[in-house]
Amino acid sequence: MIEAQRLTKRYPDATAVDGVSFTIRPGIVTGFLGPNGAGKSTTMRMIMGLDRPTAGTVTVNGTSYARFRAPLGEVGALLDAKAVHRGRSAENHLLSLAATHGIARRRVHDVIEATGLSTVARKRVGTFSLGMGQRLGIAAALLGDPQTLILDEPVNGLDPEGVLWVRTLLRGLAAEGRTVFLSSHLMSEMALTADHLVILGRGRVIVDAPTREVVGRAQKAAVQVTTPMGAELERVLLRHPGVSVVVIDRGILEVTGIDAPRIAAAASVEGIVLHGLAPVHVSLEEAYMQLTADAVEYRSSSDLTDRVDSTDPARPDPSGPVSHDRTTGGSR
Ligand SMILES: Nc1ncnc2c1ncn2[C@@H]1O[C@H](COP(=O)(O)OP(=O)(O)OP(=O)(O)O)[C@@H](O)[C@H]1O
Repeated sequence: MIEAQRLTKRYPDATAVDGVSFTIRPGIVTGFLGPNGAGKSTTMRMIMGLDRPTAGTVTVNGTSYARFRAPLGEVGALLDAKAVHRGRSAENHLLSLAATHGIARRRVHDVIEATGLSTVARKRVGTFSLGMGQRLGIAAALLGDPQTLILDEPVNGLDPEGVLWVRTLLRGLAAEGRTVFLSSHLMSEMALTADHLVILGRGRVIVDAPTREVVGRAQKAAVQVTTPMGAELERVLLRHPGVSVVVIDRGILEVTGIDAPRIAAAASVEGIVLHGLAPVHVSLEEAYMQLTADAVEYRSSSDLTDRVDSTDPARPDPSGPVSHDRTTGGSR
């Protein structure tokens, strides 16, 4: 269990973490999200005793990290996979870490095998790809068989097989009752890996909730309809008050303000053929974008262009020739 209480880190020209409180529970995977600069790495560094809080406290299983006599056996961390002596072999790196804690050679070889590094264990770390470096960082985190794991972007640089491996590994560690806390900017992966999410924005907690709930709150209650008679169906549906129709593509409509059975009934009365009716699911990425819209500090220039251009009366319809949005009853 990791507990932060009013945790704060101020730098002379920035408050990186601003009164953050949370409890990261054992037995589940907790994802740590937030835009660039939100304060995730600083929080993780404070958990690991690498940064001193300006105010507040953070403990792992009730103890601050600095007080652990054998920290590798308490908390395994991957904070910066590049922070390894590049001239050493992976095996020697792990053996030297193990020696500081009296960890047996056997365990070093077990984690090398478990992380898929057996064939490169004797190679210099300096020759490692990004993905191999990540695997070595994960091997080091697992070395002391800790109850708590803290991983900053563990899938960064991994190929799809590696990403799946990390997901399976972390879910397995949580299922054993361990506390697993990880950050990532890969929303699709986070949606598959994390049971619970803590989302930071400008140094503050903006969401602390189960992943399912975070996505559920953002659901649109829309229905996607596939039909070869899109124009006819649109005309029929728009007769119902409060209905809005967005043409996503030729033959695909996104409809709000009326449920699937009523859409099917209306279509049947008019002899309109339907090929599909399905609820529209919001992805974690869409939910995250909505939740953090006000907390993004660094926005790409294409976003800026979009915002500037949308005020330009000469700008063509951004929905293009196919996609358009129609509403009845003034509900939007
Ligand atoms: N040593 C430092 N000195 C001054 N400011 C710092 C320092 N470390 C971090 N900051 C600032 O604190 C804020 C939070 O940074 P942090 O790296 O924790 O964010 P993050 O959420 O991990 O971002 P990213 O997703 O980009 O890794 C940023 O504004 C950053 O510039």
